[in-house]
Parts: sequence; C-alpha cells; structure tokens
Amino acid sequence: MMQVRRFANGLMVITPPLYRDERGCFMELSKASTLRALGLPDALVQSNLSWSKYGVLRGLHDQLEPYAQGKLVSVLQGAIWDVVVDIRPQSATYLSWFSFYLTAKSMRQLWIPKGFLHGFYALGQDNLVLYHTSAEYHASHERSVAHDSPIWSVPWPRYKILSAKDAQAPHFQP
Ligand SMILES: Cc1cn([C@H]2C[C@H](O)[C@@H](COP(=O)(O)OP(=O)(O)O[C@H]3O[C@@H](C)C(=O)[C@@H](O)[C@H]3O)O2)c(=O)[nH]c1=O
Repeated sequence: MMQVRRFANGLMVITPPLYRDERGCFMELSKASTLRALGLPDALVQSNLSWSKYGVLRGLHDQLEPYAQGKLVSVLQGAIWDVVVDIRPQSATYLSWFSFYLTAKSMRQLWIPKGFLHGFYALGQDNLVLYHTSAEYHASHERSVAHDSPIWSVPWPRYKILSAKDAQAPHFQP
C-alpha cells in the first residue's frame, strides 16, 4: 500500500509499494492516475538525473513563473538530505524550511509543490537523484538563492561542494 505523509500544504513524502520477489523488486515511480489521486499535476513533463559525490550541496533553486515547477524527487543510489523552503507568501508556513532524508534503500519520494526553494546535500559516496518536474526547464527563469540565508538558518554540514553559481547566489529577498 502506498504511504503518504503530508507536511506544509502540498508538500508530501510518498512511499510507493515495493513488490519483492526472488529476482529482486519492482516499484512504480510516477503514474498519472496515482498522481491525480494525490492531487498532484498528472503531467510531469521532464525527468532529470543528477549524480553527486559526497558533500555536494545543490541549491537552493526554483524556477520563476510561468515555468514554476513541482518536483517529484527519488533517490536511486546513495542518500541525500533534502531541504525545501516555503516561499508562498499566502502560506501558513511562509519562509519555514523542511528537511527529509531520502535514501535509495527507503525509496521514499518527496513531492515539492510550486512555490518552494529546493536543495539537497549528498550524504553517500555516489548519490543518484532522479526527479520529474511539472514544467520544463527554462534557463532564463531559473533562480539560485543562497542556501545559508539567515532567514531560515538551515544547519547545513560544514563541508560542502557548491557550483560557482550557487556559491555566488544572492540572498532571498522576502
Ligand atoms: C536543471 C537543469 C539544468 N540543465 C543544465 C544547466 C547547466 O549547464 C547544467 C547544470 O545545471 P545546474 O547547476 O542548475 O544543476 P543543479 O544544481 O543540479 O540544479 C538542480 O538543483 C536541484 C536542487 C533542483 O531542484 C533542480 O530543479 C535544479 O535546479 O545542466 C539543463 O540543461 N536542464 C535542466 O533541467
């Protein structure tokens, strides 16, 4: 049975059923009718895969309207500490942050609705992250925000490897 844990309005951790047999196991990662039943957009129009070594911090990112993206995040190998910040001005949890351990072993998926900044810290040696998005990537609309903003004070590990873009990212202006 699928398990769903809901957090800030729309944010959820989904654990799809895992079918084991003598060969190994099987699971559905993304299915239109399941997404619809959960109230999520049933068209996830882009799939992305990133590989990160230990200590890589990607984020915090979002994409601006009209290309804002919901993201369904799964970890295929290794483990990440996933962090999201609610930047929906009308939300009861505006500017609050939430974090989740996602591992290949647990196969928990995180659904991040539009209106959240997203980032993660790679915990294993090899960390493969697959995520499906509800809108396509548009370089002109992507945004990087400083991960270490005093607004949310996320306790990131000290050791971190950032892209040049993320290292220079401006602080979020509420
Ligand atoms: C995200 C993305 C990047 N790219 C390109 C741009 C660049 O040359 C290269 C690496 O891009 P980035 O440095 O932005 O990759 P990365 O730092 O992994 O960006 C990702 O971070 C996580 C936290 C998210 O939430 C994603 O939405 C995305 O923003 O890949 C695409 O072609 N399509 C895409 O959808």
